[in-house]
Amino acid sequence: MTSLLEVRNLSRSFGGLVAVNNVSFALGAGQITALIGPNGAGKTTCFNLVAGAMRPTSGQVFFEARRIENTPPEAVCRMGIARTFQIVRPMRDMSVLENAMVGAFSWTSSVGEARSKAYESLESVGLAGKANASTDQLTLSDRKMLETAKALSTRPKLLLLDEVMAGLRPTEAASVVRVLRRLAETGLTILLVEHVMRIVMEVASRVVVLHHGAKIAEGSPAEVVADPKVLESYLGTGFHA
Ligand SMILES: Nc1ncnc2c1ncn2[C@@H]1O[C@H](COP(=O)(O)OP(=O)(O)OP(=O)(O)O)[C@@H](O)[C@H]1O
Repeated sequence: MTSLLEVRNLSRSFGGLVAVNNVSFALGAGQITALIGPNGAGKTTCFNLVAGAMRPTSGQVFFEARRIENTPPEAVCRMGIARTFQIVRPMRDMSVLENAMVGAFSWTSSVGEARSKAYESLESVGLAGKANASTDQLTLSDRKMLETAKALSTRPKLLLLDEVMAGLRPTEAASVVRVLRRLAETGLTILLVEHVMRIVMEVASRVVVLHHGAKIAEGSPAEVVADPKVLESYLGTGFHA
């Protein structure tokens, strides 16, 4: 398997706290991988390190075999890594389409090109019908999909999704799962942080489990939920897949 992204022995400390501790994993192109673990396990810090928002204390991040751990976030974005944030904040004085266009300005200064890419991104997340709506009219699920569309407008090869399904109703989450599957089928690689194990099992082909900053397990969803370390530290011994 050729890896699109590889993190090698990645660590990040905040004072005396080791938030990410010697973590290594690799993502194959077109795969959906879930990064899971209890609150404070280091998942968002991992995202920040991959996206260039934070520098590691030690370790390396390779994207398409190039070292990127000291690359600024704008340059990481131009290379093909886009992310969404846990808290979604669309720009309220702009339409849904205009919000989605923002991502495209990372690679073009043409308004026409940005608009056309933004439409395509909105279509792929099921929001094209609301392109001219105001963001105030959007549900939480729509706002999360708009955040995803904005990230897609940057033309990423790797999409980092931070809790994109948190707070959604089961039907909304199921529709997001379908969107993510379709995106992966087009060749997009996805790394997502997700707490609901049922969704992880449905959408991800690989799972990386963090606990106190360290990787404690990695494998298929079925392997991971059967791992005693994962049951003990995260899922609880009463968990049944
Ligand atoms: N900028 C920071 N300064 C100091 N400590 C931080 C900083 N960012 C994260 N931490 C700490 O690092 C640890 C890992 O945090 P992180 O947000 O990466 O965990 P997480 O797995 O994403 O948690 P959650 O599921 O709650 O979002 C936590 O103890 C957190 O308090």
